[in-house]
Amino acid sequence: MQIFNYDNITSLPEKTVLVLGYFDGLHRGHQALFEEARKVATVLNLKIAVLTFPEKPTLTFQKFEAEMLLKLTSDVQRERLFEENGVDYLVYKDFTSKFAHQNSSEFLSAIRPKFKPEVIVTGFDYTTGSDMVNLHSTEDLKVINVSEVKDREGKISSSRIREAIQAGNVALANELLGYKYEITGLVVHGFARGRELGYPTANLVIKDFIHLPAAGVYTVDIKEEGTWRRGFASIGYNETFGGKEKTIEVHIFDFSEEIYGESLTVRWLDKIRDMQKFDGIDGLVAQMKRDEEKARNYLAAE
Ligand SMILES: Cc1cc2nc3c(=O)[nH]c(=O)nc-3n(C[C@H](O)[C@H](O)[C@H](O)COP(=O)(O)O)c2cc1C
Ligand SMILES: Nc1ncnc2c1ncn2[C@@H]1O[C@H](COP(=O)(O)OP(=O)(O)O)[C@@H](O)[C@H]1O
Repeated sequence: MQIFNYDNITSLPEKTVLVLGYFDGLHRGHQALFEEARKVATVLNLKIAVLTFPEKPTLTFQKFEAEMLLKLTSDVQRERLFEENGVDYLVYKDFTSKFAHQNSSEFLSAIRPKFKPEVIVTGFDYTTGSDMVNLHSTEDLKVINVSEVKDREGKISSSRIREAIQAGNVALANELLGYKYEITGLVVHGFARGRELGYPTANLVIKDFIHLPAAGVYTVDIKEEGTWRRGFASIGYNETFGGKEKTIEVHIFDFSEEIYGESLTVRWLDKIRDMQKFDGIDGLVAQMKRDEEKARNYLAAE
């Protein structure tokens, strides 16, 4: 996959099938667009290009709130997901006021020389330009509107996934995403209490603007230096110890190494319980033993 900046390209190397959208999370609904694009690309011998934005277009239209910067993937993971979905050319454009003010025909005139699209693929409800037009095929440009992917509850969408994560329902989020929700963090020093509990925990600092699951205890898989291992995680205030700051901590089973300064990737498999305030260490440790059993026995449905 080659990565370009929209403003720097006059034309991509080869003719394309162009996929349009922001694609927060690249979930099963988004994946359907890329499946369609791959079919078209194979038949017509085209490259797959995506025009997307580093940040959510809503930032350009609405009063700023820090929440708006939060995403379902890190930038690095998003690029990897585009690649896994078969994208050859990933093109970023800052979603600026000037860009947004183009109407759909100005937009098409701007993108056609750059992308040389033979086909455009969009979602059924995707609109383009300040006139918010739902693109349709013309004589010289085919447009495919991919219909919505649904489950029992309705349309699969980034907002449903965000809600599931914020409610701690990571299992549902994973089902809708079509892969396991993951967050990468840097291991820093905490209060060095974990080892006394018999469960040393790597305290993670998250540098990406990414949605955190709700406070609670979770079964997780953790990638440490390239190897995936089972563990459990807590997100919350460690109320038993009067914790004032929200921490994200993971304990890796059957593992004992100093790992400060490493980046760990955590896959959130299932929630075990809410965080609790215990009267003392014994109660917490007894509960963590029960949590451990659940986490070890959890079989991730692939
Ligand atoms: C699986 C798991 C479950 C936890 N559950 C709780 C809890 O219910 N209540 C709580 O106060 N702390 C809980 N903790 C957090 C511990 O209080 C924390 O790991 C311990 O204080 C060590 O902190 P440190 O890494 O800063 O030394 C949990 C930690 C893990 C890994
Ligand atoms: N099984 C394990 N899971 C996570 N971290 C471990 C494990 N074994 C050893 N460690 C190390 O121990 C540290 C955590 O110990 P802990 O007493 O909780 O101290 P801290 O408060 O600094 O996190 C981790 O950052 C890591 O370097």
